[in-house]
Amino acid sequence: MDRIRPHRAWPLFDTAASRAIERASAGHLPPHALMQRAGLAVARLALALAPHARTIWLACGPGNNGGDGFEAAMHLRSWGKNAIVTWSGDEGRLPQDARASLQRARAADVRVAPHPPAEWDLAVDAMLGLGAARPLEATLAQWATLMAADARPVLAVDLPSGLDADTGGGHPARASHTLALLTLKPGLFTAGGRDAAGEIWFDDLGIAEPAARPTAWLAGAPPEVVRLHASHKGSYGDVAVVGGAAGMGGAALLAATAALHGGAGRVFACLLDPVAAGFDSAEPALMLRRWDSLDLSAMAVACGCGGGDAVRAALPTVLATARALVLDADALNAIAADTQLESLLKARARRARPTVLTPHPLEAGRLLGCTAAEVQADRLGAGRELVQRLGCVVVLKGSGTVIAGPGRTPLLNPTGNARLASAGTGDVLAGLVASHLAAMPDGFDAAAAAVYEHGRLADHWPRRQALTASALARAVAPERGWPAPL
Ligand SMILES: NC(=O)C1=CN([C@@H]2O[C@H](COP(=O)(O)OP(=O)(O)OC[C@H]3O[C@@H](n4cnc5c(N)ncnc54)[C@H](O)[C@@H]3O)[C@@H](O)[C@H]2O)[C@@H](O)CC1
Ligand SMILES: [K+]
Repeated sequence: MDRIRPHRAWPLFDTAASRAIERASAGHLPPHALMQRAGLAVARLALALAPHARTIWLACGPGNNGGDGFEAAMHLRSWGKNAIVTWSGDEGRLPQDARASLQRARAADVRVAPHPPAEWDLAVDAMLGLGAARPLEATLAQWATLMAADARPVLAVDLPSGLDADTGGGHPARASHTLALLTLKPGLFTAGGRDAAGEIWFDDLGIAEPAARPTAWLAGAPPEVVRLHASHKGSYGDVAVVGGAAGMGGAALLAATAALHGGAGRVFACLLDPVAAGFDSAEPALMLRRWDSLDLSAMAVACGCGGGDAVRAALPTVLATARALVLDADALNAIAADTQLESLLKARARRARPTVLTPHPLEAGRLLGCTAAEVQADRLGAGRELVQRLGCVVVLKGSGTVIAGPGRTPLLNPTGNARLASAGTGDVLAGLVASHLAAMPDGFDAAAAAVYEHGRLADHWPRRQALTASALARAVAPERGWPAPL
């Protein structure tokens, strides 16, 4: 059993893949073995989480998730705990594995109580897992409400009940801990999944080599960068930030600052405000230039970043010439509204010029012609769809940022938290992606490294210190990524 922490990469399997793995694995094992292993794993984690618990309430549902609960109750009882099972199901309609577990539990003297206990030290949510098909109703909904109203820990079996395993959608029960069984599901790590699941644990039930391809990966930490002594600023590439229309110069300067701190050799801030100052006293290493005075074909360009409507005029040239490109905010909105710009964007893929889009769900919706809610309902699907339509690497921001790219299995980023929900942090990310792109040929790897680092900084941010975009931009350091080619 492993606790999932954000440094190691893990394969993620959606419902169809998880079911295929379950079928293939069960074929090689004695009957009901997987559920028995699942129940033992749940009982062990319950004991580890609440070693002094006297009463453990196990709320069991009508399918095999409930079966895991029956198995766990049997072990907890045999270890001296007051294991109280409540069950909402129909014995005649129980799947075979769960029925066998119910019979084993009864034989071990586990009784099904008519009501939840008045008090408990730990609750186990074994109501619904992969088979959740609609919002929790009636008894299950009441139990979920009771658990949520209590401050004591809730251990969800496989998934918080009601969570969509593939998308992180649905109206899930809340858990403080979730033990994923056999496979880790993508829905645990994106959209509503992270808030519903709490701390995530994983037990592979002894199936170390799953018989299916991962649907996605939970990203691991990029390697630490070792800068060669005999390197120079030319080794780390040039970044140009094009943005900062009148009144929004800060956005472009934030991106440029992040690119500089992220390790780019030289950074040019190209403000679109015609009366912008020619010098940034807070960051004198930034060079303020006009975008049309630079040779963008040798640079990684971050475009958008407070560019407002003014960015439209620059986009045809930027799209046609930038060696590598990050498109954010206003640049994405301009492309969504202009088919000619969209054609220029698609042409970049044919010329093998790395391009990374960094939309939030609303911007992604504009590009796809749908609402932000529709994007959120299937974030991995939306990421894949954008890649297919535009041929770019896509960073779909939000809880569990999706990184998708042509020919690559998508990643879900494990770092970051709601402290990043403040103005300008997206500009910092765009600049950071550009700094990685300046030194690294692969847009997908550059985006993944930058997103991981951006979130990691927020995860380690001092508690009593405000996380502002300007402080974040300066906290960036060129620690992780891939070594620059010399
Ligand atoms: N069969 C096996 O060998 C294994 C099964 N496992 C467990 O089995 C789970 C999957 O089992 P199932 O496919 O039976 O699915 P579930 O246990 O999630 O439940 C499906 C049942 O719940 C009903 N249902 C769906 N939504 C409902 C709602 N909102 N309110 C009330 N009832 C609802 C369905 O009609 C169906 O009867 C996994 O998540 C995992 O916990 C694990 O033990 C691994 C091994
Ligand atoms: K559950």
